[in-house]
Amino acid sequence: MSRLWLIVPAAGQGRRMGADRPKQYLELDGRPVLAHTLSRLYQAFPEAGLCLCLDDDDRWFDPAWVPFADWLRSSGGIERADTVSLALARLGDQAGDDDLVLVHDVARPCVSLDDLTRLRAALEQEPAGALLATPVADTMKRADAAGRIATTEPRSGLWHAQTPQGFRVGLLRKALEAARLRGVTVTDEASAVEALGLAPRLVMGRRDNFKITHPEDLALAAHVLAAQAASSQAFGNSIT
Ligand SMILES: Nc1ccn([C@@H]2O[C@H](COP(=O)(O)OP(=O)(O)OP(=O)(O)O)[C@@H](O)[C@H]2O)c(=O)n1
Ligand SMILES: C[C@](O)(CO)[C@H](O)COP(=O)(O)O
Repeated sequence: MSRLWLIVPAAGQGRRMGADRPKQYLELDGRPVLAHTLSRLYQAFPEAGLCLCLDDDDRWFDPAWVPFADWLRSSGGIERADTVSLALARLGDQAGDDDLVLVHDVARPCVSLDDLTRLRAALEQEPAGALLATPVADTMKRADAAGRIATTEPRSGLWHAQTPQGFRVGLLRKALEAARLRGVTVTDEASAVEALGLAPRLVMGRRDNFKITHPEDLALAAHVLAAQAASSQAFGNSIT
């Protein structure tokens, strides 16, 4: 039976957030963002093995925030894709080609249990992998160099890619290595797999699984967590 692995890239610097520390260590409802994200993953997949990717110079991390029994730490790379490649290398032979791996940004603490469960179920059926995503809701403009509208892009068929993004370990290794050899920087795992000519499955996710990126996103995440907790208590559903 194939095993489930979780890779959580948490080696970013949070430059767009502009805080006094990387955004994964900013406080959200009394705990760091990183602790929330790992809790959500653990609630959905307590049996999984975790590879947590941290900058070698990280001075904020506390292992008490990791609820998983089976976990290891790996280093950060220059780009996010390098970080994920280092994690796959760190897992080594423990992770077989047919094992499943979900890669989830540490900066997405609001991911719901329901989305995580549905994604894993979809992944079991999808040789090309699967990722949470939401259809684009706004009209899309392409800017020119002067900050004016160059064109309005048709939004039909456009989706926002979220995480987790899940694949068989062997496929993700092959895809990221191929991207590296081509010298292409991919901003998500699915792009690397697409470049092999495969078509990962888009799994409709909740829009509140956003990536904390800019300063105003932290307050938004706090509101989302509170609303999810209230809805969970009121309706007995599995948001948190
Ligand atoms: N070299 C990198 C770059 C990013 N990440 C992680 O990838 C996720 C998504 O990246 P992003 O939102 O861009 O985070 P930062 O790189 O921290 O932010 P910024 O780009 O604003 O500096 C985050 O969980 C981040 O910690 C990583 O592990 N290694
Ligand atoms: C992986 C990702 O979160 C999917 O939307 C996104 O591509 C990360 O992008 P960033 O450039 O690291 O912010």
